[in-house]
Amino acid sequence: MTGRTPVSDVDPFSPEVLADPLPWHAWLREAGPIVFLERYDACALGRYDEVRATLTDWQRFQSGAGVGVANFRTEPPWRPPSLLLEADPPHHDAPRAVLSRLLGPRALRRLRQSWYDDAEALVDEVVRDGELDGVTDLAEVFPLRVFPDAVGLSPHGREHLLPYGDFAFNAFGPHNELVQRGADGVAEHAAWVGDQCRRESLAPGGFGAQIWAEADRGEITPEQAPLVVRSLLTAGVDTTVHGIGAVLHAFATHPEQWALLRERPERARAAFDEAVRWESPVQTFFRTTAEPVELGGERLPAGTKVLLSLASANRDPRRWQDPDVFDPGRDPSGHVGFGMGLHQCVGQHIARLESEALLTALARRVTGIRLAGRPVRHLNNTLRAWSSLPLRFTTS
Ligand code: HEM
Ligand SMILES: C=Cc1ccc(C(=O)O)cc1
Repeated sequence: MTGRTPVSDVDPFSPEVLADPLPWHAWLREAGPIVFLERYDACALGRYDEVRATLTDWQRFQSGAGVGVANFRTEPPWRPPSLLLEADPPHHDAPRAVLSRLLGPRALRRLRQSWYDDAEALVDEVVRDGELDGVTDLAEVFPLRVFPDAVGLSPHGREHLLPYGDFAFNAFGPHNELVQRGADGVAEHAAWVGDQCRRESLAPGGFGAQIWAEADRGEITPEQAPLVVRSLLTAGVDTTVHGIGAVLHAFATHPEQWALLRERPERARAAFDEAVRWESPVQTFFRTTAEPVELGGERLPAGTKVLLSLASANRDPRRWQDPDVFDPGRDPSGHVGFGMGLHQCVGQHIARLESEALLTALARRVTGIRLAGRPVRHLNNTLRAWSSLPLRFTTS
């Protein structure tokens, strides 16, 4: 590092910063385009332009060395690397093409009505005048009711999905207390997830069986098929649970916005994206420089780990007007809550459909939504999440 680059001894994965990352993000954006994190021998980017430029430059900022703190070139990953998230072209290409096809518009048309019906049924079950917990009664319930069925998973053992994903997202961070605490149970969760990725475990017609059919057609190899299924199970549950938690918390703290949504329920989709920008359920990912790179006036040697704060970029006043305001009326396009570029979230439309179905069902019945108590954070090295969201609903 030259003398110019600010150095920070902050630990972005400390309980204090994970509980309230906003001051760290504000400091990071103001400190400069790039900051050296001495604790992790890594650089950190907090401004929108630099984060977006790095996300869209997969050649010089690679994913194949892992997208967490750990460098897979020097230390073994906790599980075989993802064929999408932790891969670069050309290896990334075929698995990505398969999921892009399977999770695309045709799947959404097939799933839409049944997910809308399931959302209506869940809201009928749980929504009364009075209080409920937005996390345990809604955000955790709906995705776990619709997504495992869409993948074709066994009805038994689905309780392994959330803790497996929680560990996977913790494992992108340092080997801290969050990882150590999860390490005891992960073998059992991983065993169930691994078993569910086998062809024989997957119900006909689901995303999992469709992935295996792509292998039968030679689009990917039979060895790759279970890992592509594993990507869905790792990325497709905790993210949407906390994305829905984020949008429910956003509306509960902005009751006037709920009234506007009820007037125009077609705005549910944009409101979800605004909540993903505002909260960034996935806060950070890393890249590794593939060659010496100039960034923010700094010359980074090959093999440098670069932390991209998606959450900080999503609230950068250089890019967003009133970034700290939750405004479902704004145009949130361009936010990096789903990433950007080659690795941009391949399941984002599935997530949007889950949230849109639930919000539309709620908007039909719930005239008012407010906090009914103090929400409780669920700490994770990568995810921004609630473990409890006490809500008070009034119904029509
Ligand atoms: C609110 C919900 C979600 C959020 C915030 C989210 C966020 C992200 C982000 C930030 C990335 C980029 C990672 C990178 O650049 O290194 C990503 C990639 C990915 N997401 Fe999502 N995601 C969500 C839901 C889903 C769902 C529902 C699925 C599956 C159905 C999914 C599957 C994936 C996969 C497989 C990748 C890797 C894509 C690639 O590397 O080419 N995600 N997601
Ligand atoms: C956005 C997170 C994410 C986590 C895991 C995977 C994967 O296992 O492929 C993909 C995306």
